[in-house]
Amino acid sequence: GVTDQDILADQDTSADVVSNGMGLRAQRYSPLSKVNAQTVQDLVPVWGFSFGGEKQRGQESQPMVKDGVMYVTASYSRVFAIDIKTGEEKWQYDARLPENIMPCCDVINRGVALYDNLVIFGTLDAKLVALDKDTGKTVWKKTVADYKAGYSISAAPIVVKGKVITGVSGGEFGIVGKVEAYDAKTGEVVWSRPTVEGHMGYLNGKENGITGGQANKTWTGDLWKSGGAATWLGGTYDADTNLLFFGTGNPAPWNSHLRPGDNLYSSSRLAIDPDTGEIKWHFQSTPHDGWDYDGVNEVIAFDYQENGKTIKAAASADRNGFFYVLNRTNGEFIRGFPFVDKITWAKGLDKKGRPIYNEEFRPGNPADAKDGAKGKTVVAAPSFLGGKNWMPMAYSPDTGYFYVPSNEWEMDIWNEPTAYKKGAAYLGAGFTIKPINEDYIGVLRAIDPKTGKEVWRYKNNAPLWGGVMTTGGGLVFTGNPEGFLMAFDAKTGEMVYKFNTGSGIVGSPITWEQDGEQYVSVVSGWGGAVPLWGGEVAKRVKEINQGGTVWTFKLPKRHEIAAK
Ligand SMILES: O=C(O)c1cc(C(=O)O)c2c(n1)C(=O)C(=O)c1cc(C(=O)O)[nH]c1-2
Ligand SMILES: [Ca+2]
Repeated sequence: GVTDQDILADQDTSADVVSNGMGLRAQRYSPLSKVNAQTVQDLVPVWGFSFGGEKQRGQESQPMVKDGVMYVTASYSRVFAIDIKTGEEKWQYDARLPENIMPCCDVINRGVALYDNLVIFGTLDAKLVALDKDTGKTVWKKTVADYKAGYSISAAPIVVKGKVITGVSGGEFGIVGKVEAYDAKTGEVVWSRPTVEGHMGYLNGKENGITGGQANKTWTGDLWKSGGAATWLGGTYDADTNLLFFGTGNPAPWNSHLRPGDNLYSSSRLAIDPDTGEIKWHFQSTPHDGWDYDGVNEVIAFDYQENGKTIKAAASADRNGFFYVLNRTNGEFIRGFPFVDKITWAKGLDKKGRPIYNEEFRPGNPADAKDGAKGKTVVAAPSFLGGKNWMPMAYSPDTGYFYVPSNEWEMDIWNEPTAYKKGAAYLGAGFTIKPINEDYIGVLRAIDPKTGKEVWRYKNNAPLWGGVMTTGGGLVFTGNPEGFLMAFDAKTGEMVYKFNTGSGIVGSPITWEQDGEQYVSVVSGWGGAVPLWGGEVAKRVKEINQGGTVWTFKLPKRHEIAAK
């Protein structure tokens, strides 16, 4: 079984992959180097595994590997266990979802957590399920939130010191975001930390007296009761500071004129004590968000040297188009810079990292319109699908660069009146996303977090929507909606490998070593938010075929022989 020690060591070991992010800091870096710029051209698939049936869409999972078995989730809250050597199925689990689930952005799941003999994941009806790793049978199952109120779970949980830590989705339905810890062995809830100011936290079954701020201080009227701030991308953990880092999504509703104030803790980064659920610091990237710039983006701990000192930093590339470097011990802003070519809604960031708004790019107040029905439409960039959305970036300690999957697009956006109703969409906004350039939307960028400089870029026709991984072999891997698993030289950005998987890639690649051979896996199966919400962009990618396949690659044996 998987131990706490295995999970903490995951970032430095390469025999297995036992955490989402390939290490709890989620650097998505592997020291493995047998696959490198010289050998990668020979990388060949050893097996493909189909998720089968009609559920061929939206495969955003990162597989996990332990003792020769892969554990991977598929769309519609399914889990598969697969033999690494042969690609044969060991078991599968299907959560059999109710009819009326309400995921905002496709029927996706981003992966499992492993602990002891358990395979743990969150479902689209907002449950946590722990399965026996050998049989796939349910060991425990807990309701995290009420799916009828619009809650769901799309993120992979993480396990920290024996606790399963999960977030929730539902910001488009006026839920109240939260982070929760469950005892991994029993499924009992340990603590609960709501992410909207004013809501009470719980520890060991009792109110812990911590409201995470005063109700209504940064909200108006009763809006804090349905304030969103979903923790829908899950979190990361830094053992060095003993902090969980969670991003929070958009405040609800999108129409910002209904909720004057900063609306804490929406569109923020939170540092949370893993033992109690207490918020240790927060950094709000988009106060009073009016564009659905959910600030859920992953927070990646990394160290760098400056003037002979080690800086304990954390980086995050936000939906809003800015890249942030924070002091991870206290949340202080170190620096921030745009990582996309076009940002209209803000002129820049002030000394504390707060945006300097361009108010003319905030959608107009419907109350100012003659009929009170539709406020002034603005063209804002980036679009609400973000300079970067959920797809995780990677950090290489070898180059010191972040590899950021990003997109260049803008949107028409306008506001409308709306009122909260349980289980109904709660936006008060309409929109159309549009490409900015004729020939590309996606841009994979190598970014130097010390200078803000873009070192290289790769332009992709369709929006990039898959995770990134980097390796000690000096490579950067990612996939595109056109179906290719691609590898780039981490220093120069030269594309050194591509292989078409037959459907769009919106999953996150992994690599590991077994019996002296380096393997690479990625899930293929187009979906997620782009085809559903993408407006003009969705039209551009409408020919892409659906799918649901895990591909696993390695170098042919003759490489071993040649090396000897
Ligand atoms: O506010 C939320 O609760 C929430 C949840 C999710 C989700 O769970 O996937 C997405 C979003 N928002 C969102 O705004 C968004 O653009 C988005 C894209 C995707 C995706 O997987 O392609 N999910 C989500
Ligand atoms: Ca959202």
